[in-house]
Amino acid sequence: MTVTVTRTTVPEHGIVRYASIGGLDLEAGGYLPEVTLAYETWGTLNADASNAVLIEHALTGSTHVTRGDTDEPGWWEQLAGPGAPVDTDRFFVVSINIVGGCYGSTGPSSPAPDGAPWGSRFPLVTLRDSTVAEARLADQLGIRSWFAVLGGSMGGARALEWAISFPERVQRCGVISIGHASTAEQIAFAQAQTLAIRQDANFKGGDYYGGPFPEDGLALARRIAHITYRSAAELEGRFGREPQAPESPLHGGVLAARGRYQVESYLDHQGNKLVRRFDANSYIAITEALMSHDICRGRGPLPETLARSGARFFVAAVDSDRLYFPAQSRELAAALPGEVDVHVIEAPIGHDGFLTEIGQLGHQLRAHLSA
Ligand SMILES: CC(=O)SCCNC(=O)CCNC(=O)[C@H](O)C(C)(C)COP(=O)(O)OP(=O)(O)OC[C@H]1O[C@@H](n2cnc3c(N)ncnc32)[C@H](O)[C@@H]1OP(=O)(O)O
Ligand SMILES: N[C@@H](CCO)C(=O)O
Repeated sequence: MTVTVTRTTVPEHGIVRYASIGGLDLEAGGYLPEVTLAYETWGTLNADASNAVLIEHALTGSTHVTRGDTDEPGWWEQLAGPGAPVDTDRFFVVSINIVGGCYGSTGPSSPAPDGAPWGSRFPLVTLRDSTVAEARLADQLGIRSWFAVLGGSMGGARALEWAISFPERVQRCGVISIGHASTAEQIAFAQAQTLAIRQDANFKGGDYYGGPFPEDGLALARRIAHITYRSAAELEGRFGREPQAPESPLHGGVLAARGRYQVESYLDHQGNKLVRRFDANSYIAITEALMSHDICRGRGPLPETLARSGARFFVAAVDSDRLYFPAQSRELAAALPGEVDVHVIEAPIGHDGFLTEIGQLGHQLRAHLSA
């Protein structure tokens, strides 16, 4: 059966590459045959393959870290590029779309062996599984050991998992805006998001491809998430109690459409923006992968688990982050062997500061990569 798969949002800037890495036995017991990984590269791998840097994207990011040969800006545009802190004149930079995603790697909207989209049949893929898949791609690229693996938020969790799963393959590890495991509160916020999608009438248990898309559920999930990505102070300073003119939140009611506050309009916009670029099943798959983040699972106490890695660690946190508290980064740093500082990004924005405060982060990261 041939099915037109909708809502794959593979970037169209033309430099994404695809690698078949074979079948993947999954930690939770499932199996994915014929996994494809989408990836981008910048710079040149040197003769002894000693200059490779892996940048891992966060929850809704893609492989497109920086523009390179295209006009399309990336999500860490000022952090990676020629002369940037992750200098593509010096490093061969790689970014890989996570398994389960919708930016080119095998995910729920990809065809299963029967030709129909995986949909509800897509198995649980943990961050650890993704790391195993990425190691196979590294083998194909001829990269035995990364000079550095780094990322923020879920990207930081992926980087940390790399350093522990493959200690001999990671020389430096940048763990930004994330702790060593998803906490109860982070899992709780995540569950509210996945339920918002599952309870959309269009979700159909995950088998909605070819029919109406569960837009309302995905947009609601993004609203919940986005509140956690920003600080109370940022929302207050930006929107306060202002109405979204010409609407008035004090008119209307339960039956008549009520006007919105500016912050409501802003969250509506953020929700709708994600609906245009992300698959709902992928959102669930990746969110649940992030829930699984726990480098100690099956390995032992935190210090012993971290001691598996001989990497030099770079740990950073945004001071106003109310989702991944700086205290969780400090706990990670304190459990690492040796003296590891937590680089604090000072910004009122909240968690998203790891994407927006590139000046501070870049300055600190450049020093780490040069040492
Ligand atoms: C192909 C791809 O897209 S790849 C994936 C790209 N994305 C990623 O990698 C994920 C990481 N990036 C992000 O999460 C975000 O881009 C961030 C955090 C870096 C920045 O977030 P932004 O939404 O751009 O920032 P900000 O909070 O300032 O919001 C600005 C938007 O809110 C809108 N807005 C502001 N006030 C209001 C309001 N009162 N009512 C409605 N909309 C509003 C602005 O018009 C603007 O809209 P636009 O983004 O459509 O231009
Ligand atoms: N805004 C980011 C934050 C996730 O940590 C994203 O959408 O990926």
